[in-house]
Amino acid sequence: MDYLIWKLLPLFALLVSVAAFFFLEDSYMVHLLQLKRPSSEECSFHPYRHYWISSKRIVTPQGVISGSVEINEGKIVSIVKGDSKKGNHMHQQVIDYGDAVVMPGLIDVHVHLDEPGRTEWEGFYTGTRAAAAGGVTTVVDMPLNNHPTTVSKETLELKLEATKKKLHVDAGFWGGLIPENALNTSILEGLLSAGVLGVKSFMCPSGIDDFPMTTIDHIKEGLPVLAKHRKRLIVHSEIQLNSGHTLELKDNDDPRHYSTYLKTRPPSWEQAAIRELVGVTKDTGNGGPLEGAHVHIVHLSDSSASLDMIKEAKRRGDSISVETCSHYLAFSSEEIKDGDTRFKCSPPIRDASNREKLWEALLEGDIDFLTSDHSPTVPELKLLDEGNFLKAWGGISSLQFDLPITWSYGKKHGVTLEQLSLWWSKRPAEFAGLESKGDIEVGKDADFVVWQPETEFVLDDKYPVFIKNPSISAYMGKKLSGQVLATFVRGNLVFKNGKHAPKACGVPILAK
Ligand SMILES: NC(=O)N[C@H]1NC(=O)NC1=O
Ligand SMILES: [Zn+2]
Ligand SMILES: [Zn+2]
Repeated sequence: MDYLIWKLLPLFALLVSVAAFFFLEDSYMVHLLQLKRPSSEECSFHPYRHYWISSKRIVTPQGVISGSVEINEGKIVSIVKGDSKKGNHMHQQVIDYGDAVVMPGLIDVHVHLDEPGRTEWEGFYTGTRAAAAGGVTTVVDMPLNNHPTTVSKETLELKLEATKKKLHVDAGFWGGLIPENALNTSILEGLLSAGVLGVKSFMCPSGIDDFPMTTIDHIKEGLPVLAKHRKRLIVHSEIQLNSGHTLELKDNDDPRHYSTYLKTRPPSWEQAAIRELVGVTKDTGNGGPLEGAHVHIVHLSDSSASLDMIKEAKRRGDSISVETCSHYLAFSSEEIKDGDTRFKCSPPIRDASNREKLWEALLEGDIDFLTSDHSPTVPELKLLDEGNFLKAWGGISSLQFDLPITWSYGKKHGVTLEQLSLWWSKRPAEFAGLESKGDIEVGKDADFVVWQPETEFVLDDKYPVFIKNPSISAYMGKKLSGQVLATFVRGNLVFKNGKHAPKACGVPILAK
């Protein structure tokens, strides 16, 4: 017996060393790779380019799983359910988030970052830091309220220049459709070819002098060009049905009452615009003369006839979509206090029964996705002291809170993690043509938000808010649940435990 053991010993030794070689070589190779390609420490709090994230709640297109996501060079390269062997043996490079939720980063395709020209209102630096702190990994910036507005190739170039070294998350850009470029195809073609994801127009005054409104006739001029380039038109859909609010008001209507403002911007304004738009989108269906064009209604507030017209247009096959914003789902007109102009926006926040119908439409799939319409200004223009709803700047400031708002107010509607990720990531990515984003799926960008849905917090003075002028946000003072722990943009851990990575490594996204 003893003799046999002695004889087999060299064989055992050989087997053990072969196994050890493969095991060590594997980790050694990976280590070498990582030493060769460390993540810039300035861009990311995690020093590796090849690593795993594991959690008991990872939101994938196949549902919520417990497992690990493998990331290499900013991309998702594998997703494994359960306790993966790979994950264990690579334990040094695994970030284990326990039961915190790992979801695709949010994609907010409707934000006004106001640069160049109005950095006292917001700006790329503060705006994208707020986004990162809120788990928003991509923003798409509006062509106004920056100055000059983004309505030509040249003004897009100014905007791109202004983003340099300031983007903490990735950013795409909408151009503007205004009468001047709608009636001059070469300016519009130049803007589209320069890389905007689509164009936006206003059917009522925008509040910004160098962004004039378009009528349906301007829109009809622009749509064939957009169809040719397969770019989307997104529309602020309100038509002013009187010559300004004074006609609607009586002497004793108090401008500090929210109800006074509400009277000046009735649902019929939204309905009038959408009626005209669906008159045009009928040609966008398969085989229609405007096939290739697409019309998107931004920030729908009216859940009655406006929504019915959009549903009908979708039913008959028009290329049309619609978003609503977090504030229309969170608030109702009844609760807005006299003089609290933080809540002023257009179209206005309507009553609670309208809000409940918006939730229903979202849950039914009639509303395609969500955005913030983050549209800040300086406190002086919100007229917080005077409290005059008719004169104050219209716009809600909320970018950092997209996720906790929709989660907190959605809980009573039974909103799931999968739905949140559909409304905030998958559908906005598809809509904006961001093919590499929107899902936790092999081949996509490693853009994640890691958050704890159960953690509650109050947005008080001590809470770290990164938007430029927090005092004008309608959410200050609110109790929300859903705390963002970490944010990854293309594999870079850009935000962790309340702090941002030092360097701004987001990139501008230009359409081909
Ligand atoms: N110009 C601008 O940002 N306007 C936005 N604000 C708002 O409340 N609705 C809008 O369209
Ligand atoms: Zn608008
Ligand atoms: Zn807007």
